[in-house]
Amino acid sequence: GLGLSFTKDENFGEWYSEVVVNGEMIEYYDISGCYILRPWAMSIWENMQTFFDAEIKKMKVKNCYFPLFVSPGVLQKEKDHIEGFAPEVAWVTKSGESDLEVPIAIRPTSETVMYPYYSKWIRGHRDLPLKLNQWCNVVRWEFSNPTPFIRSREFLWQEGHTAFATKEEADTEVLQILELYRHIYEEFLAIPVTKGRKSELEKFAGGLYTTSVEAFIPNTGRGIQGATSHCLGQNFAKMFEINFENEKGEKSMVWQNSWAYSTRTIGVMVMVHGDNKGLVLPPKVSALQVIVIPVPYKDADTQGIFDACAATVVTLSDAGIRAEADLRENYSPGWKYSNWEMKGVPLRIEIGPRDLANNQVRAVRRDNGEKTDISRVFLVEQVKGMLDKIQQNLFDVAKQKRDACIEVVKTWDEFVKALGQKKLILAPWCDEEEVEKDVKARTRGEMGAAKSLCIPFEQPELPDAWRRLV
Ligand SMILES: O=C1CCCN[C@@H]1CCCn1cnc2cc(F)c(F)cc2c1=O
Ligand SMILES: [Mg+2]
Repeated sequence: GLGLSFTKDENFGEWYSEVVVNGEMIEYYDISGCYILRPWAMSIWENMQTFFDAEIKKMKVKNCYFPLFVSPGVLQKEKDHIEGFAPEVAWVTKSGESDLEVPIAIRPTSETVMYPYYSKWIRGHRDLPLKLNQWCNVVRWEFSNPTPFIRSREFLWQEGHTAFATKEEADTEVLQILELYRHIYEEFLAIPVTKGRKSELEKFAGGLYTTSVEAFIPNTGRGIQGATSHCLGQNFAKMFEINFENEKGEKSMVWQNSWAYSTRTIGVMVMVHGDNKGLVLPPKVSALQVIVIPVPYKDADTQGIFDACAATVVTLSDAGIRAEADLRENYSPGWKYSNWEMKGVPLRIEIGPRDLANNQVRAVRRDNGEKTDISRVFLVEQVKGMLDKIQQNLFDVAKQKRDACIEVVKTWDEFVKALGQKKLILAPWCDEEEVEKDVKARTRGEMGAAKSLCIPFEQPELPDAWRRLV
């Protein structure tokens, strides 16, 4: 039948796989770790892209496109940057029947593809700042359990790569981009995130420091990295000799950033908002915000009802609301309700004989099931109001759930206990790599070792006692 065979709280993994397929976002593919993104998912990616692309263009970032293929010499330019990742790199070794002289790598990220050309293009300070971005796919041949959107061997992302004359400019941009990632998660996907700096162990090894927005999946009790914005310092400038002559004619290396978010955003949104009836889409990103469904009754003016549905779609669409009517004759209203609930359409509008007679429509919210009769006279403003309330409610519920899972701890015993309770832990932190490795080792268990997410920029007040201690 139409319903899901797994519930979110009892079989989260199976529920997730089923809901992305039944919601028509994903089709499984015959190569493990690869998935088909159907229009219902692609439209969400495009809605976010439209916002983000416009915002980076305001920051004078230009889009470009570099090749998918990386020559081996360049990819392995810097041992410590690549060694940990080597097993994930996919290689082309043949064309047709014949072996390639030299195997060619498929980009897992584009630093080594782009930076030799940054070195060539950047000569004087007038060539700075150089700010390029590309919307593309990347391939990482991961082996841990593949999950649609969250961990796939190929995914879509944007990767920004910028170069500045001064560290101050780079530091400023890192945080401007991080704010855009917060905006994507909190204002579009209705998901609360924490901005912070990655620990020395978790940061991008090739960089100077990494900032990130961290989300939380209540069902697994685990945090998840939402997006990253790195300051690379001058590390890659040194590696790839990206220098410029400053005003005084001195040769100096550029300061660089790189930043990305990916289709993982869609998976996080499904995991946080979905329920046992299927997807629940935030109105800001959903391809369809309102579905209008006729509820004919015997011979009571069926044509009038269909016409009212079509007219409702026109009125809403003219007001910029993404609305459609499901006028299919071979499906019952009940079947349609379940179908569009599975796809997570935020608002359903039903029009039956009574509604027609009273010049009203019945609106039903997908997030909390609330039903409201709306006079057609106030249709647009009432529907807009309901969509805004749905957007806000999705965020508020997700934030309340996440905050309920945050535990502030002061001792190791409290830490271990909270970990066992699948909590998001806020603890004092020394940020020494050895300590982090030790915490990982001591918490390795069936729950999976503790992993540091970030050092939040917003810190709670330290009690006076600690201040003295510190
Ligand atoms: O995270 C970003 C933002 C966009 C540009 N790249 C940075 C760092 C990516 C870190 N990273 C992440 N994963 C990788 C996987 C690989 F197979 C590989 F060869 C290299 C990498 C790798 O460098
Ligand atoms: Mg990885």
